[in-house]
Amino acid sequence: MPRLILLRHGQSQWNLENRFTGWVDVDLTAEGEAQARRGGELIAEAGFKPAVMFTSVLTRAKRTGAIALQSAGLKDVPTIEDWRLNERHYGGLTGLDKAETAKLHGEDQVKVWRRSYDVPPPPLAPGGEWDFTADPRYAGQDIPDTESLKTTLDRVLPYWNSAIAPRLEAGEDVLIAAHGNSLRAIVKHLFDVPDDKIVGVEIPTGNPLEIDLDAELKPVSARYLDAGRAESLPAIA
Ligand SMILES: O=C(O)[C@H](O)COP(=O)(O)O
Repeated sequence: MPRLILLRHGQSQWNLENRFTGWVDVDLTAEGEAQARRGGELIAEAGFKPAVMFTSVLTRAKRTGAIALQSAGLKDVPTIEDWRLNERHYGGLTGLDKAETAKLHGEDQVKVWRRSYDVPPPPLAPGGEWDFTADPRYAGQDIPDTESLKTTLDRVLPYWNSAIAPRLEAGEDVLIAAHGNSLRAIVKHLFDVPDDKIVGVEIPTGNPLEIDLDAELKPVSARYLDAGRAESLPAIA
C-alpha cells in the first residue's frame, strides 16, 4: 500500500509578518527551520522512507524538504522541483498585510479570497515588484496573474497525474514538500472534498500529513504525525 506524506513548509518570514505571499520567494524563519527538522524526526519515527521527494521552485518548500530529509537521515532521497507545486498565486494581494487588508475590505471578503474554492483575488497589475513573468523559473510557461484554489488545482492536477501518481501506482512511497494551498488542492482531489467544504481545510506548517492509499490512490487512513499541532482532516469516503 503506497504511503504519501504531504509537508507544508515551515514558518516563513512572511507567515511571521502576516503578509500575503503566494509566489514571492521568502525564506524560512529560525522557527520554520526548527519545524522542518522536527518534521523530519517524525518522518523517521514513522519509518517512512520515500523513493522521491517532489517540491516547488520556491525556497521555503525546497529548504523545508531538504532539512526534513536531512534530519530524517534520508538526505540521498532524489528531489524533483516543479512550479506547478508552487503556492497559489495571490494576485493583487501579494505583499499586503493580511490584517490591514481585512480592515480595508472586511474579514468576510478576505476569508473568501483566502479559503473559498473558486473566487480568485484581484489580478496582479503587470510590471510591478511582484510580476514574475521575467523570472527564468517560469520561462516559456503561461503563468497566472492570480489564482483561486480551483485554478491552483487546475495546474497541480495534471502534474499529480503525470509525475506523482505513477510513482505511487508503482508502489513507491512519496514525500511532497509544498505549500498550504497547493497541498489543499491535492487534499481536495484525494479526499474528494466538496467545493463548499474545502473552506474548512487548513494545513499547518511543518507538520507531516501521512496518507495511506489503496491501489486506486484513494485514502485508506490519514493522520498528522505531530498530533499536538494537527488540524481536522476531511472524511474518508
Ligand atoms: O501565500 C501565503 O500568504 C501563505 O503561504 C498562505 O496563505 P493563506 O493562509 O492565506 O492561504
